[in-house]
Amino acid sequence: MQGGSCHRDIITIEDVSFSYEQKQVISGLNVSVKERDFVGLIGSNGAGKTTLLKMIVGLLKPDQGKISLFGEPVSRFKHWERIGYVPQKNAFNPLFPATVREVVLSGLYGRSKLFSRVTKAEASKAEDAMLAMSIEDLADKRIGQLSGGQQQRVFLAKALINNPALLILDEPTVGIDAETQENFFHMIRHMHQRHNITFLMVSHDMEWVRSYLGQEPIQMNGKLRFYVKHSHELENCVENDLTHSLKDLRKSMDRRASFVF
Ligand SMILES: Nc1ncnc2c1ncn2[C@@H]1O[C@H](COP(=O)(O)OP(=O)(O)OP(=O)(O)O)[C@@H](O)[C@H]1O
Repeated sequence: MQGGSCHRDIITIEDVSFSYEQKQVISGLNVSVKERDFVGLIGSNGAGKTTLLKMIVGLLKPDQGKISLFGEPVSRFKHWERIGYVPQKNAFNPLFPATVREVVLSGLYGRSKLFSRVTKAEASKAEDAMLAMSIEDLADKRIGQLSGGQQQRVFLAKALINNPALLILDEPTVGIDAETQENFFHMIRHMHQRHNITFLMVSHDMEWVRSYLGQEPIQMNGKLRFYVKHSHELENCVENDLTHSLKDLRKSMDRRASFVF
């Protein structure tokens, strides 16, 4: 959403409209998200936030207009491993049979492909992602038996397993207690500033959005409001000390977040 020639377009939304049957939800939306932006998407219930995210990740098709990811139209985009998507929280049946490790591993594969055998390299990626989210001790637990905050970290680990360049989060802190929320926000702020990740996050937490992304939205469309922060000065295109590896995420976070979270 900001200028600067060295910052690639990560998401480009051009004149996009969407309706469910007769009901128009999004109309004539134009937004661009640049590399290393943190975009907070705010809007009242039913404003179309989830609908927009679903169009961005190719689960819904706009009636009109065009959405591109990394410069490629969504319909032709193939590098889904570059995108981590955490959908709105679902209540888990406590009897759901998958373990934490299996849920995290499923982030390695496309939308439909199921895995049968896990290679060493894949297992090691899952371990790194679980370590990064401090859930390695939960690896063999059933996902349905975890608390809401723990489940949320599992879904983040799943979204992070491919070391994505873009993380899309749909109300990630709903149903999580205040302390866990605070630690979660601390962690994603760290990831934004140190790990070269672009964020698009739907949130109802106005206080956090305003404190990190600024008081005023950079763009509005209908009931949707976009708050944006870039992680560094636009003219400073090269930062050599960014941590890129998932393995380093937990190490590089300060003590507060790694121990309380
Ligand atoms: N599958 C569907 N069929 C028909 N209408 C739908 C469908 N999904 C969503 N809607 C409607 O479209 C509108 C936008 O829904 P959406 O879920 O995108 O809103 P939202 O901004 O994410 O809301 P919330 O904050 O409640 O999650 C709502 O009025 C919703 O009822």
